[in-house]
Amino acid sequence: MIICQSPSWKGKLFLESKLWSEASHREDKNTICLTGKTKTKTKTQTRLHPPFPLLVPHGSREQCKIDGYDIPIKQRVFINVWVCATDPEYWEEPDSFKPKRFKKTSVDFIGNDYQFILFGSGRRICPGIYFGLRTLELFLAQMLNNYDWKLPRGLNPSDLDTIETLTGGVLVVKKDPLHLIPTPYSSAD
Ligand code: HEM
Repeated sequence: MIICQSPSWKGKLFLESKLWSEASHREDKNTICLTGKTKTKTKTQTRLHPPFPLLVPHGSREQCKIDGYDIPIKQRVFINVWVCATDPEYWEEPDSFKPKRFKKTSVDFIGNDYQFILFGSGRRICPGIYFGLRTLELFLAQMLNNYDWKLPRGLNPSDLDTIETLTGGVLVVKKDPLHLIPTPYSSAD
């Protein structure tokens, strides 16, 4: 959805997915992976819209103090991923979609940087992290490579909303479905 709100990004990602597609027809198809723009885009999108913003409930094994708060033993603890990922102490212009910010920093979502714990961290970190990421990136690349996506007639990128809702207790999805019109590229394109 954010791609539709930022049309310039649609073009850049399309070019990258084209390169990926061409490379995947060559011999090196097993080693080719999406890099650069698709990866920074995935990071940017998931920083602003984490699908599991409260992780799964964790428990305190012992009494401890965090940020001045006393956490008693055996309490259910919720960790707000979204608040960490938009904390102005760690992120410049935290609410802006700025994929380039990830070019200047080594901050990643693989569990070492607590300001960006999309997959959790520590011993309960998501074991499907690389499978999930690769699936997401390939899906995005396929969709961009094979279809031109347009908004329905009369709608402008600024009309799109980003309102989300909780479903199934832990998963956050877009509240109103996103309607886009895909036009397949012909094989000659
Ligand atoms: C982009 C896709 C995915 C996201 C954003 C995601 C995110 C998460 C998060 C936030 C947690 C909780 C970590 C915590 O509480 O510290 C989790 C746990 C888990 N995820 Fe994923 N996940 C994804 C894909 C997958 C896939 C593809 C699999 C399996 C093939 C998977 C399997 C699991 C399992 C088994 C756990 C529980 C781990 C435990 O409690 O020890 N996830 N995931």
